Order: sequence, then structure tokens, then C-alpha cells
Amino acid sequence: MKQLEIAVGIIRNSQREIFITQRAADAHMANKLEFPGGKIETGETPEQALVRELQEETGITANQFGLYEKLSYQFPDRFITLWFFMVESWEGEPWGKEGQPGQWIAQNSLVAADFPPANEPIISKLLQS
Ligand SMILES: Nc1nc2c([nH]c(=O)n2[C@@H]2O[C@H](COP(=O)(O)OP(=O)(O)OP(=O)(O)O)[C@@H](O)[C@H]2O)c(=O)[nH]1
Ligand SMILES: [Mg+2]
Repeated sequence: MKQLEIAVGIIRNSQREIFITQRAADAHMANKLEFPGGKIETGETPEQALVRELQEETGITANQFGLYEKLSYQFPDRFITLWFFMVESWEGEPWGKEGQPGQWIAQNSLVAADFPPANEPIISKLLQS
């Protein structure tokens, strides 16, 4: 069973919109929306992985963030632990740097079904706050 640790960023602007990207058609959880991020590599802290992944996937440099939630999920073929960081201060303008479509979505209009099932508790929490 694959076991993965993932760091992702909830990139939120001053209008309470969140930068969301769409997963590739050939990826795990194909076409689902996601928070940009990816696998924590050996020797990296979750925070270091977050900064690296956001640079690679969205072009921004996160400079202030805090852990929002950490949760685990058992997929049929893999067990993943997701570290969700709230990112409210960064340099640059996020875009879909790896070719993935990106968009700003109002925090209160996120739809859980558009995301991988592991994200459900996070979408609920964002909708409630
Ligand atoms: N980035 C991201 N991954 C998520 C989210 N929710 C969720 O279940 N995942 C799962 O986390 C796993 C790893 O994410 P990833 O594919 O972005 O990893 P990565 O950027 O290192 O990709 P790579 O393997 O192409 O290098 C995938 O199995 C993905 O389906 C989310 O909101 N954001
Ligand atoms: Mg990724």
C-alpha cells in the first residue's frame, strides 16, 4: 500500500477567494479541483514542501502561512496524510504554471464534490468559517 504525505496550500486573498487548480486528466483523481501542493520528500519538513510545491505549481513564494488542518484518508490504493496550510501572504501572482487551469473561487461557494473525497472535511470547515 502506497503511503503518502502531502503538503497543500489554501491560497486566500483579501476578498476571501481561494486559488484552485484542476488536476490533469491522467492523474490520480483526474479532473478534480485541488489545492496546489504535492508530496513531501524525504528530508523535507511539511513547510519546506509547501513552499517548494507552490513555487513549482503556481509560481508564488509563500511567506506567511499556518497549519489549518491535518487529516488522513484511505483511498482504495493508497493511504494519504494531507497537511493543509492557510496561505495569506505571498510574493508573485499564482497561475497554473504546470499547464493546469487555475481560478479564484469564493471561499463560501466551494463545492465538496468537485474535490477528491479526502478534502470533504476541509471544504466543510471553509464553508463554516
Ligand atoms: N495537491 C493536492 N493533492 C490532493 C488533494 N486532495 C487529495 O486527495 N490529494 C491527493 O494527494 C496526492 C498527491 O498529490 P500530487 O499528485 O499533487 O503530488 P505531486 O504534486 O508531488 O505530484 P507528482 O507525483 O506529479 O510529482 C494525490 O494522490 C492526490 O489525489 C488536494 O487538495 N491537493
Ligand atoms: Mg501536485
